[in-house]
Amino acid sequence: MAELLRTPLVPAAMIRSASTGTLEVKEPLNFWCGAKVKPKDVKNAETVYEPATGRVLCQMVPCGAEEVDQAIQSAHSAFLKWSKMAGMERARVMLEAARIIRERRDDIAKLEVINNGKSITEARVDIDVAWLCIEYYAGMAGTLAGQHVQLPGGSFAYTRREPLGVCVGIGAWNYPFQIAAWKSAPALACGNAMVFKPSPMTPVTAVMLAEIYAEAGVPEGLLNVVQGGAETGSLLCHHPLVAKISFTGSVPTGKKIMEMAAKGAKPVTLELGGKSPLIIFNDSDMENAVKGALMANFLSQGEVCCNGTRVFVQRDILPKFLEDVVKRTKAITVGDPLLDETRMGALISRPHLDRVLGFVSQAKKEGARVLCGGEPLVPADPKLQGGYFMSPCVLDNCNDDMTCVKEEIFGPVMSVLPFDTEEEVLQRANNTTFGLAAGVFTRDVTRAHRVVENLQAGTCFINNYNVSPVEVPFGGYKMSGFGRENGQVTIEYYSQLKTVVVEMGDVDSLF
Ligand SMILES: NC(=O)c1ccc[n+]([C@@H]2O[C@H](COP(=O)([O-])OP(=O)(O)OC[C@H]3O[C@@H](n4cnc5c(N)ncnc54)[C@H](O)[C@@H]3O)[C@@H](O)[C@H]2O)c1
Ligand SMILES: C[N+](C)(C)CCCC=O
Repeated sequence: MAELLRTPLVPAAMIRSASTGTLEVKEPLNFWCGAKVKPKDVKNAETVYEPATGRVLCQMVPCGAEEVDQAIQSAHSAFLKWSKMAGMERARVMLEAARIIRERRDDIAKLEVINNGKSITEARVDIDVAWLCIEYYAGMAGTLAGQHVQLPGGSFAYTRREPLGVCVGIGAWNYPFQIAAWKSAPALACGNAMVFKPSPMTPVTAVMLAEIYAEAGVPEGLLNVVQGGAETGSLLCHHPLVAKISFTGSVPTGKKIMEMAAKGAKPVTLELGGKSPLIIFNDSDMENAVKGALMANFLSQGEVCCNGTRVFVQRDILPKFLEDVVKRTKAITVGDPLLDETRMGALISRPHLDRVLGFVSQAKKEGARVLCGGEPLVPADPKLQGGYFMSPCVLDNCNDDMTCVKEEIFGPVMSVLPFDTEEEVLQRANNTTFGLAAGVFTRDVTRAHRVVENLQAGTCFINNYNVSPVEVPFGGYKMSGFGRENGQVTIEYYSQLKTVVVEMGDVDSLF
């Protein structure tokens, strides 16, 4: 059995005294049986970098088959205890976890920034959303109930909502802590256990979440973290004790997950990528529309699945819209993500930065005009010179056939497209294989609802964008995935319904 370590991953004092470019995480990043576990094969270690500086943050050692099995067995033992507890008891423990997260919000946010590169202002919101999500599903844990159905002759049937067992969560790197919370909270509320695999680029804060659940009093092994990339993920998906897979990531990986799940007939939730449209009509409140377009494009350096990166603007207001949007984009402070005044931090990695800049170069070649940004950015602060920064970019003169308009860029690049009529814009907005989100700005309330009715997207925003309270379901249409996270409906994705038929008379046998 591997060595278990019960000291905190990063002591609070160390986090509080850290600044950009100073922290190194040396503790093991695996977590099962209620403790951190030393990795087996350190020779396979992959270096994880701090995006704002390019410095080494830690080593991520992928888990192999034996370690994945240990984590799943540990989750299964915890499931047997947790699933027998009353929903109200589970709620109490989850509320304690939410309380601890709230109390440590600033520390967790700081580590998230150091690992992911986003601004501290945004990271604090992400951590708030995480504890709110756990609190929300804790509230639901005690309400899980079935139906009573009357049948002839006094007989009846009832349904029971039961957990699935060990669920696997696989996360992307853009919202590391929040994704782990969005998956674990409904899973645990329903009585399941979870083994979570974060992205190999952001291995750190999910371990803090596991530590917090353990401290709150869940049975040892209820939320486990295994580290690794595709190979480890594939071991998790194929493991026979795994009852469900919830995946957040790209469409190509999502398809592979579905294939693996199909082999074991396991249910999957897929939260995949997008290329969402934002439609701005000429009767919109211009200031709100411009603010909405910025919120739709530049949160988390543009590394957001549901971003509204195809901004359709009605032709007669295009000049004014462009003037205002460019002015506000140029005013975005890009730099040290741990400073309160910073509004945009660093992209996740050097290759990803190069890829995003490549999309801008390609857009120029295809005829788009760069109105601002789209350049690598080297902040004046010497410690940030190796960081992965770029200036937020607005592209004009775009058309629907350009690469920047068709493909998910996952960076701070907004493509602006003129349109003339509602019918035309709806057809163009829906002309994509993605369907994660969409937005519309207009003062005409009937048009707003008519437009969203016709948009092929799982989440639609009217007169705002990227607002995602935990009480409302989030998820995609078309290739952006299926299943939902958040909201009441997610209970259905983490539980199964048992029907019990009760005979009160004699058996009416045909034989
Ligand atoms: N819809 C949503 O809620 C949502 C949220 C965040 C990100 N995303 C999407 O995620 C993508 C960016 O994230 P990414 O680059 O981490 O995505 P990715 O698909 O490369 O990786 C996602 C996760 O899958 C794992 N993985 C990769 N190959 C695997 C395999 N064969 N088997 C099992 N696991 C495997 C990775 O290690 C990682 O943990 C974007 O497309 C973005 O739109 C979607
Ligand atoms: C919280 N947001 C901004 C809606 C993002 C959800 C997760 C997508 O990447």
